[in-house]
Amino acid sequence: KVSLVHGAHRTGRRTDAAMARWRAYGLGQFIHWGLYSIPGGEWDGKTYNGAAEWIRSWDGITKSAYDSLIYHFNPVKFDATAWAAAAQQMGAKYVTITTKHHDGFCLWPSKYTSYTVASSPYKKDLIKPLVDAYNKAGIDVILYFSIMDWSNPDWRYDIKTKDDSIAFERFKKFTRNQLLELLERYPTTKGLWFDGTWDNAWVKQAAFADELETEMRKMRPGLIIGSRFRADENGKRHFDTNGQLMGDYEQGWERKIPNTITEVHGNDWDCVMTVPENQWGYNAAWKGHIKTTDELLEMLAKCVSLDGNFVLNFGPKGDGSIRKEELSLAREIGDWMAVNQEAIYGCEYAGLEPQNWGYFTKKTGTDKIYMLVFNVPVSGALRVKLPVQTSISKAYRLGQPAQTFVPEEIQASESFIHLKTTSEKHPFVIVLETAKKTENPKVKYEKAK
Ligand SMILES: Cc1ccc([C@@H]2N[C@@H](C)[C@@H](O)[C@H]2O)cc1
Repeated sequence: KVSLVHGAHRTGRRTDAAMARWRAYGLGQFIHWGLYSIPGGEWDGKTYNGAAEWIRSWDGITKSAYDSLIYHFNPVKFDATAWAAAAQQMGAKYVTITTKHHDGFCLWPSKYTSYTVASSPYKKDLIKPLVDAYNKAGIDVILYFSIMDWSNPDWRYDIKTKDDSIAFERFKKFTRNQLLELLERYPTTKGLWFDGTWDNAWVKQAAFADELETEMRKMRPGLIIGSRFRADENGKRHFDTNGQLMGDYEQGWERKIPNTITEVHGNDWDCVMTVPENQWGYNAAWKGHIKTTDELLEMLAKCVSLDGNFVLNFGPKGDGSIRKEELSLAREIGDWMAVNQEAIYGCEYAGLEPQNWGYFTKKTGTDKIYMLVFNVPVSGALRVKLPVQTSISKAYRLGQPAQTFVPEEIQASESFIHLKTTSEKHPFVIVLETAKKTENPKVKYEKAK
């Protein structure tokens, strides 16, 4: 272990109530919305092949043409209540919303730059109505904030000259001002999801970022900040020089999911996921593999089975409407969650040997196990290996408690649950109520002669 001043300030998971609430979410919604939503990955009849929210970096559009999009941003179809209702029906327990993406356009009327919604035809704050509508729907809000800001002339990718460092000192002040402004304006928000923190200029700001994180946490007790915000004094990101997680949860699982519990190192984490292969902002083309509802449900189940939250991204259009494909995915996920949410909310890694038919989750603080079945074996027999001295007292279909199962015990702590049919067309859940086997009082071992 090397001594660090700006490494992780906590080892192990946070044990406070605010983090326990975050840990129990299971399912979240990500929203990427901004000027990039207007072109939607297309410009002058050409298609940008990168992620739509990165179109400003494409040589197919001039920087001034992109920046002038601010004068066309007028989301007249924006309806925060409708967005929140769709998220609530989907079963999202939190939403992460872009307040400012890499292009620097602010969805709130920031005092520290004119590159905000206040300078657009729309004029009004978009974040407050979103926070209010989502909170009213019982959904917590986390604010996405990109440190990298292409609109700010003081932004630097690296600090090479004296001028760079003078400019970047201004940029650091601007960044702190905006973050404190967000915390002041939106006091019910639960956390900050940082992005755009990989370039050298910011990575070199270990002391500044550490102090800023401490200041924000003091300003908002319980505030949740992930591992992507700051580097330690050796430039180590996500995990400090001693391998300790920076921040409150691991933010490394972007468009990917761990396969084993060892990969999560006992940390909290979230997986943020796109519906197309790699598009966060609205993408008109909507080409390539578009994930299906069952595919997304399996990702959700896998994340929760490995102690993570699954955060599904939506990219509203520039006019404030949500595309029909995303609305129908939300609806179908919500229909499944309406029946099976008990296996997702407040659940965690069950500590059982994974099986090919799907995923185990366990209700936190109980011995209630859920079998989330995605791959029905042709045998119809679902193998379950429980810890020794644990028995199954009840087994039934979640949502249809009359559909019970009598496990066939194959050997100690190993059973088959035999399905009644192998022709299920959609994922389903079986609940296992388990109990520790008590010592059988009758069987007393003979004292050694
Ligand atoms: C290489 C790369 C940089 C930034 C990203 C941003 N992180 C996601 C959460 C989106 O905001 C994407 O633009 C993705 C890939």
